[in-house]
Amino acid sequence: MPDTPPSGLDAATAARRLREDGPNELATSQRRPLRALVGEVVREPMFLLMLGSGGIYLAMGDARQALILLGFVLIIMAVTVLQERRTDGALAELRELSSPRALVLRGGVSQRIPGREVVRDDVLLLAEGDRVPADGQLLQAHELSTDESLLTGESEPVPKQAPLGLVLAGTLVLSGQGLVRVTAVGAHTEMGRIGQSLDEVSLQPSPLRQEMARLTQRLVFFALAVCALLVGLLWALRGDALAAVLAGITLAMGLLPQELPVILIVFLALAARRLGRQQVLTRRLSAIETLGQTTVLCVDKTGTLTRNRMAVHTLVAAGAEQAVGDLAPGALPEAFHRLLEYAVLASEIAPHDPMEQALQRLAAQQLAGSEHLHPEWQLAREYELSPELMAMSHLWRGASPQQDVVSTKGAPEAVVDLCHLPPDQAQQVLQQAAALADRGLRVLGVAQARHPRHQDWPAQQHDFDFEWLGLVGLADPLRPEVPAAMAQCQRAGIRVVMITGDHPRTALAVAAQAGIPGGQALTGDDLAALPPGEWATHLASVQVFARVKPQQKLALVQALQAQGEVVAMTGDGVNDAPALKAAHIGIAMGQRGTDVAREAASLVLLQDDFQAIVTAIERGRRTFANLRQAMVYTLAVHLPIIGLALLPALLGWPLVLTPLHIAFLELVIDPACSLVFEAESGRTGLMAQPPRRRTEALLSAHAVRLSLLQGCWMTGLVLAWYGGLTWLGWGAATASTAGFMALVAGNAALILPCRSPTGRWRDLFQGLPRLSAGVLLGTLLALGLVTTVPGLARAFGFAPLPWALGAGVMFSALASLVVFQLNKRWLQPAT
Ligand SMILES: Nc1ncnc2c1ncn2[C@@H]1O[C@H](COP(=O)(O)OP(=O)(O)OP(=O)(O)O)[C@@H](O)[C@H]1O
Ligand SMILES: [Cu+]
Repeated sequence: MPDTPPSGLDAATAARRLREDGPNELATSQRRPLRALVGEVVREPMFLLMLGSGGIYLAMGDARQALILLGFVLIIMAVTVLQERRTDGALAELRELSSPRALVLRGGVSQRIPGREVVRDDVLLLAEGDRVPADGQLLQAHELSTDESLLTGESEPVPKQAPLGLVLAGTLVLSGQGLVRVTAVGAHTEMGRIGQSLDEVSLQPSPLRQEMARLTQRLVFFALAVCALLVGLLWALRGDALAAVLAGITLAMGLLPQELPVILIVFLALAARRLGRQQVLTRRLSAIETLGQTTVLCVDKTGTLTRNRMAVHTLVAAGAEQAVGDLAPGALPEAFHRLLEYAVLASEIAPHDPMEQALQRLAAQQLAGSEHLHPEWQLAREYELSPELMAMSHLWRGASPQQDVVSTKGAPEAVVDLCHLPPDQAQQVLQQAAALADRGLRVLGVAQARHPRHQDWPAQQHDFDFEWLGLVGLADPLRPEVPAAMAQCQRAGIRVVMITGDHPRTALAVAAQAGIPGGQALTGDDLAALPPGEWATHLASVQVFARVKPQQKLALVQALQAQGEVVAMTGDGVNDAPALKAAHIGIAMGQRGTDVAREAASLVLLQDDFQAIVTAIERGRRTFANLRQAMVYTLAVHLPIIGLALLPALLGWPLVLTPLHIAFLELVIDPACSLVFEAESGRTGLMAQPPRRRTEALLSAHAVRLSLLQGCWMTGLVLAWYGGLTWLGWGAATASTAGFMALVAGNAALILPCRSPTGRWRDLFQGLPRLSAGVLLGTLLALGLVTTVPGLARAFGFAPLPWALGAGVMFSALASLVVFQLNKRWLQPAT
């Protein structure tokens, strides 16, 4: 950008504006207000059932039962609302983090701030891939074009010129750069006026949610049918309609699977929050499910495996090579001056590209005070880099009145092509380039040309008469965490594939440093030449794809997906967005990535740390594993409730469970118990296994069998106490007290064996989260209260148990632990 830029607002003015005008955001609160939350909770069938049974109690003249039930309703509502607030809070936090940021000039310094802190008259720096944070007027523009489809529906790029050009909040910068003075923020922008907003965290249906929805639906039908049967049966057998309906409601409360969807969403939201603490932002909750299935991780090279901190390493001119790493300032031999001079001339004046910055740094160090720097020249024409011709040229005015100077740099093969070198010379140059690339250097070719001032500029770079100058090799250090993370991927059965626009030899050298099994690299041209049918064989064996054009990335991702792979892919540029969107899991780099890439991705790495990807995959596997344990638990504890509600009715025994008991079990104890699994740190071996298959259901056949087995044992135990004591003539109240105690204590005991799928005894207690220990003790305490505090006990219909009997019941329930664990051992899947 030619002119000296303005310096922007000073910090104090900006802070005052922010206070006075308010933040730059649209007033669409994404958080549901408390009232709406309560409203939703109250409309749930479970609460309607409870209110209905409260009404029946009142009709039967039992005000105490009705009141206690009401108390439960309130407690449960509070717990549910709190839980939902927590989920909402986690999601809101994510949205906050994922909202766009802005690069502003404040007091002459450019700094990145949250988009919501942009104020009127701020000076914004826009670059390719940015989401424009506010409306503004262009001060400078450089090849700038934007996508305004969000506002206008037209997806054609709109070219923008300074001065007077306007850019609008919410639009995307497709190319070029610009300097903008902000004219309107927040609700005053065009976008604010038409009430648009960018939906940040999406909750689209995912396979797990669908599986859960199907399961829930089936269980609801089943529950309703069984309940209707029970009501009919009891009415016919005993003739008491109210009691029959009450028993039906009780059973419905015990059967309705209302906690299943809640468990899923809470697990995912909390996993997203945990990932957030590890600097991984989740933009789509469903990504967390898919993460654990990842089989192929496609990574780009620069910035993901390497640090994108370029430094010129070697110069090659006229066949001679010069390492520049340790040169004293001004010590660069004369023979390389022109090469460096033209490399800088082929760069932007104030470059963003780390390669060009490195070239400028070296030039400032080596060429200062020489005749090779030309701050006074005018940049008259630019030819941009394109996937078809990976070279960029600048045409400069100022050297002489007759001629303009043209300078180009780009991929060596592209520049060789521009120079029309004779074959043997081209051969030699490309060999030199390959030798540099073998050391992991990124290699550029540099050339120069003259152009008569009074001739028209040619339309394409090929029409200049270029003269070859030499090669520049740039080093970009590997990220330190990469080799260890690669090793982890390998152990976890995840194939890592590098897809880069760089030279194949550079790509292979960097792959070797990173620990990606190299072998052979396939180039974009190779791919284009392959008949489509042959992609498959290569895709399965090649780990390094080089000189890949942006649109080929999408094709590669789709081809891998077609082979049944679950593909995670990293990216940062505008060009990467389609592939990021198409991949099962798109991962954008938060620091370096463009807004476009971040919006297309489902995960954003807030610190561009490669290890974080592996961490996220592990979190995905763990969440799935924990979710499965929670489901095994939840299904198991439903069985004894069903048994206890149905069998006495069928056998003509007095009914044991009332809505009050169910409320206590279903809505207080069991959900708390199933949520403790979320806090499990998971088995240590999770990352030493291959990824789980895509078809693997949350409730595998094995999980269902185990669940049923545990549930049957508990049902047997509970019915044994209840039936046995009844048979021995202990009286209904005593029998049902014993049965209920066995049930609750059994539920508590089942937590421990459900913590892990292994049958090892030490896994029962090892690493028990504090939360789980608390819930366990809390459950037993609550059981103690309802069985001993007289008022409560009476409402529950409990009679005080003789000491020895109570101890016997508790012991039998808690000792079921051993049975549960043995069940796991002999049901162990054959792996
Ligand atoms: N500023 C530039 N000037 C000249 N040539 C460039 C420039 N940037 C890139 N190139 C050339 O284009 C090639 C492809 O670059 P590009 O940035 O598209 O690769 P990429 O796909 O981003 O690579 P990576 O996977 O390493 O990030 C480079 O190897 C280089 O030869
Ligand atoms: Cu010189």
